[in-house]
Amino acid sequence: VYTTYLSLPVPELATRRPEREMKLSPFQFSKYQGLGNDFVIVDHRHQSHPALATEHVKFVCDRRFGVGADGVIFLLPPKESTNDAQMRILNSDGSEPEMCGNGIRCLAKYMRDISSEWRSKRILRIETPAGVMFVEFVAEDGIKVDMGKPILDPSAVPTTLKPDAGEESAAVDIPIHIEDRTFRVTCVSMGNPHCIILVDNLEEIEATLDYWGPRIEKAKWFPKRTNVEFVKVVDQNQIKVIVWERGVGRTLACGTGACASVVAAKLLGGAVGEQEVVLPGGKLRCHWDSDEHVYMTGPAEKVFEGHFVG
Ligand SMILES: C[C@](N)(CCC[C@H](N)C(=O)O)C(=O)O
Repeated sequence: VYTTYLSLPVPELATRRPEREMKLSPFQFSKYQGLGNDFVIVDHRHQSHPALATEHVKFVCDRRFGVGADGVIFLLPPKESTNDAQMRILNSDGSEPEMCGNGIRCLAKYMRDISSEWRSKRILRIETPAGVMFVEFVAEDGIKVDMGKPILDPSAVPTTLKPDAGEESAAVDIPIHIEDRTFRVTCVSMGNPHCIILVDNLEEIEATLDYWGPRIEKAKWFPKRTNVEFVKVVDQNQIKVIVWERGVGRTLACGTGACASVVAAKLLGGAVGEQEVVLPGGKLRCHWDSDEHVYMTGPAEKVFEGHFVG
């Protein structure tokens, strides 16, 4: 994994201070990461909604002028008292996704780190815009998330791409043309949209991810933009994935993207049973089970605590 990471081009770092109008009030935060997909976590248990504006999120996530992160996660009180908490997440560009996989593992780990009540529970019920997610602590470094059922209806992903005649209910292996390239895409939502592209030459694509990633993310077929995953099927139980995330850019891992990639690999016939998903930042285990739910298991780690001075 480390060698792979070193082969990635250094991400574009800020060349100028991000603009912001409103003064940002100081706040405490904790920094967590899941396979190098990293988040600033803010405890808003006593507030009803995130208290950071879009421009503030960009500033906090900036890796030179701010804390540096792929996103900001807010711990909010649950709407239903039977649930433990509510999660809201903002991408580093300030946009709000419907769901996140590495992020919810990080939030669950944070919840157990700060509360003995939550530490005493084996399963946490966390509300997200994509529904209530069940997060189970299966081992010290293993957090298992029931990510729910994948959404394949193109209009719900959403995508304007139409299913092929033979596949009436999902956009599977559809050719799209961008500039001089044709990509065969499969569109899957895990609450957030993913465009999955199976390739043989992941190394070549990795070198051009910063070019094709944003062009696919913002392509006309994706009304809410899309996350982009290039996937190589290694064998029937392992896939390799590189990610261009909607609203973030190149990341070292994406949990929802790993789950969507497993669904696409199975629809295209290459994957059987539980999959080891190898990402630049590490490995996840994902299983599209017979109950139609996708289960993802992986780590989450605390990095540091801090006080943002604003
Ligand atoms: C947190 C995440 N990386 C996804 C974040 C959200 C993603 N950028 C999107 O806009 O859907 C994950 O699913 O692991």
